[in-house]
Amino acid sequence: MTASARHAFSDDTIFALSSGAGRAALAVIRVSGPEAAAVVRTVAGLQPRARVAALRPLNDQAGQLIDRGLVLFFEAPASFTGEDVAEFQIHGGQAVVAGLLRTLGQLPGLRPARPGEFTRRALLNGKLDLTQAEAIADLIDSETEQQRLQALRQFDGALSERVGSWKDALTEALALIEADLDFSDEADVSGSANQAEAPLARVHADIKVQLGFHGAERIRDGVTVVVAGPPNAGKSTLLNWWAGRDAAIVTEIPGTTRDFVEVDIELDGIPVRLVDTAGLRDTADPVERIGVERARQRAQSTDIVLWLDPDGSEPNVPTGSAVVIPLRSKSDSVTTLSAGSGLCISVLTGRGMDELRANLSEQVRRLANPEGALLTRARHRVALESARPHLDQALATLRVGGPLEFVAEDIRLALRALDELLGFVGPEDVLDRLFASFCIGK
Ligand SMILES: Nc1nc2c(c(=O)[nH]1)N(C=O)[C@@H](CNc1ccc(C(=O)N[C@@H](CCC(=O)O)C(=O)O)cc1)CN2
Ligand SMILES: Nc1nc2c(ncn2[C@@H]2O[C@H](COP(=O)(O)OP(=O)(O)OP(=O)(O)O)[C@@H](O)[C@H]2O)c(=O)[nH]1
Ligand SMILES: [Mg+2]
Repeated sequence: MTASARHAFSDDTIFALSSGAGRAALAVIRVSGPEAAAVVRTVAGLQPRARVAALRPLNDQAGQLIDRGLVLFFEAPASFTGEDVAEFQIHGGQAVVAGLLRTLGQLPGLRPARPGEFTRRALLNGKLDLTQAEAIADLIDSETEQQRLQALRQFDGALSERVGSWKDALTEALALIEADLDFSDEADVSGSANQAEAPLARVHADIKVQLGFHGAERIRDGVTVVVAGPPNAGKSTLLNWWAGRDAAIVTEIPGTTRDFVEVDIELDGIPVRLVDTAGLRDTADPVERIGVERARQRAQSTDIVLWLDPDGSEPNVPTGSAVVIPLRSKSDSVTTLSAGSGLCISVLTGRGMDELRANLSEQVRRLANPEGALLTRARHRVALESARPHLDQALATLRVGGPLEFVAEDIRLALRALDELLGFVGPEDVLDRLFASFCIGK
């Protein structure tokens, strides 16, 4: 896998329960660090052999049997963390797990792992890069099929490889510039800098395309759909239909909903958050007025607006960059005016509901754009946004025949931003924050 610029060999040997807590048939306890082989000898009375499972009695320090379990050993560097790793696959009983964890805690040089610390060591030892570590977190958190597939793609290096190819192209461009700088006294040898423009422009364009995609973040974080419209249009009824439960209060009194009511559903493997809002109207009621104002705000900062109105009016609120799906609600009871627009639906009779589902699914899929989009987190976007001005500048300087030293420096700064994206350089607190969100044992 990827070689890391960070090299750190840990003195501590860490251990943790890596399988889920609670009643289970089996449990996996992992140990990583310099003492892992000694742990196998002490606890399992076994000279460890790499990658060979052994069924052994496991004893505490007093020689009392804890359990009979499977012991696995991975010898550094051929392990998940790159360190010596020992694993105990034991019975899942709470007291069994507690007994082994207690025993491990009493061995010299061992301490409990912090959240994500196994993966952090894998990162430190160059077994994976930061985008792959993030992908492991996403895989563990994945709830929908698209989330699982996207996390796996990133774990398999989809983003790492693309960033790697940008780094290669920039390194090539830098070499061409530097060659020109070296020979700048000898007029006949110069000129290789001209060839730097093509790889620079390619990377520049490719990064711009990736920054234009928002789909991958939407698969990870979900698509937001705001249900908006005049009071009494049937917005809360529609939300409840989608939720399959009475999430929002429904009455025949206009102005019922004030706060947001949010429901998480899934469409085609993509997480979708539906937000019911207050019916939009001018009102003297101060509480309702706050609700209306919030609804207006929310309609401006969402991916999709479902605009409900029995009369088929156009949205009378700003909807920002959202996709608006107009719907004529209550089409069973309201005599629809031919002037209006939008799909006729009725939650009561089911009219138009299949079309609505298909229509919304299509918009969600289009927004989430599962193919081609590689940036799954705001962090990736921030890193590329910080590389972009340096690429702009490098290209501009090169094109006007400006100083090559400046071009080289801008390319180096862009390369540094890409290394930060991969986690090879950059502030430790970025790692602290990421790994704090991991499970213990991962
Ligand atoms: N019992 C168990 N199951 C598990 C894990 C684990 O740590 N323990 N994993 C934990 O995440 C995942 C598997 N991940 C792993 C990743 C790398 C290596 C490993 O030994 N890598 C070596 C050798 C590679 C090879 O043989 O191809 C290396 O990278 O050098 C092991 C597990 C999922 N299942
Ligand atoms: N006939 C008919 N009545 C409906 C339909 N959908 C909702 N209603 C009724 O319309 C009334 C208002 O429904 P709500 O879902 O509370 O409307 P709302 O848009 O959330 O209203 P506010 O929260 O006040 O903005 C209720 O009496 C519903 O039972 C429908 O498809 N057909
Ligand atoms: Mg309502």
